[in-house]
Amino acid sequence: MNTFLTENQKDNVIVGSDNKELYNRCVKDVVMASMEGLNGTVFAYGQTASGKTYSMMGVENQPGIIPQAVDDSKGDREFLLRVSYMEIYNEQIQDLLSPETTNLRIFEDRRRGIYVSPLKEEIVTSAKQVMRIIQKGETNRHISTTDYNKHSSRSHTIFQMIIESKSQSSSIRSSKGSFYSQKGSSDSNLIDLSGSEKATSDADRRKEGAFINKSLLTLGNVISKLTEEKRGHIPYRDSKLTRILQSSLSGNAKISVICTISPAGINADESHNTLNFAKRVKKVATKAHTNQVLDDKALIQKYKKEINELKVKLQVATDMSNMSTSLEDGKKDEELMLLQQERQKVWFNFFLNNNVNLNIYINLFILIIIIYLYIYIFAYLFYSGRKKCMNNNW
Ligand SMILES: Nc1ncnc2c1ncn2[C@@H]1O[C@H](COP(=O)(O)OP(=O)(O)OP(=O)(O)O)[C@@H](O)[C@H]1O
Repeated sequence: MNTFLTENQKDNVIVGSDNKELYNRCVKDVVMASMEGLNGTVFAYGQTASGKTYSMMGVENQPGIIPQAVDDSKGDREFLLRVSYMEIYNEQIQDLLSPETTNLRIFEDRRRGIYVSPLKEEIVTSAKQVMRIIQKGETNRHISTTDYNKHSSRSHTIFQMIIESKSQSSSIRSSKGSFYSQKGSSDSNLIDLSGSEKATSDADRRKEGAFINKSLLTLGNVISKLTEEKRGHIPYRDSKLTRILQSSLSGNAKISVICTISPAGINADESHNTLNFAKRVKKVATKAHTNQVLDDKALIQKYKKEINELKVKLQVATDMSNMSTSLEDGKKDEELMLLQQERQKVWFNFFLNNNVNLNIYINLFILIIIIYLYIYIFAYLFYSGRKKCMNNNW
């Protein structure tokens, strides 16, 4: 049984639902928004054997949400659809399309947001192709027989669709006036959560159950915190599931939660818990915003325009600097002349104004000449006297 909880609770409860109706009433809007560049997340929550996998995957005559979502990727836009398929088993992420890949980790950056890497992505063009990919992935999935379900999913699976779309008629005017063709890029997460049974007879299943409970408990805590008026710390990092869903849960996505319950009386407690979860989840408000990117041609145009603008700016800056250099050169010549004049003035003033110093120099000069004359006279007298003596002896 699928329980839909959107605006009108009465309208959204369907017993023994057919998947077409489920898709149209709860998921189509999210998928359509993804085509316009909004992120979308759809997850199925509920106890084991209540129909989560049935709702997400479907069966041959009742295709589930995933094949219908891929099939619905039509409209007045061109699309490039890439898909990946992973599971979180015992808090380990595994690539269902490439089981040999190990050490998958969660990364976060400004451009891509939160993402798992290395993760194989396949480009798809049709729902049939997607189904083949999913079937391939399913063979690698952790499924076991439990007390409640012969084919119980023991892991959370995340089917990711990265949709890059281009409006065929698009050409929008940018804020600066030029025209760019517009491209939307969005991530859609279609999640089949594993159910959690309270008791099971098998030890391995109990261990899995503990991990499943932990991540579902964290999901519940995160959702509770998100509904609180004063949001404190939100424990997204307490489980791989909530970490991967962080950007969706924190607001940037359209979310649809499908709660599945069993009609059996013995499951009344679990059904009650699931309905409580649905009630809480309904209070979470999200504000998805369009992720717009410009296509390659538009980007090249944009960069060319920016380069031209920069060239003009550079030219203007160079001209300005040349002008100021020539101005500075003229100024420098002028300053040099003034400096030289100033120096001349200084020397002139030195001789004119420092009279005391000039007198000293003149006196010193006269003194040197007098000394020189004395020496000359003394030498003359000395030699002439000596000559006379020699003549007398002779
Ligand atoms: N709406 C439905 N109509 C017909 N059959 C259904 C419906 N929902 C579930 N089933 C059947 O019930 C069984 C259990 O469903 P399913 O495997 O989808 O449960 P689940 O919630 O994914 O369980 P788990 O958490 O253990 O994986 C399946 O055989 C499925 O075909």
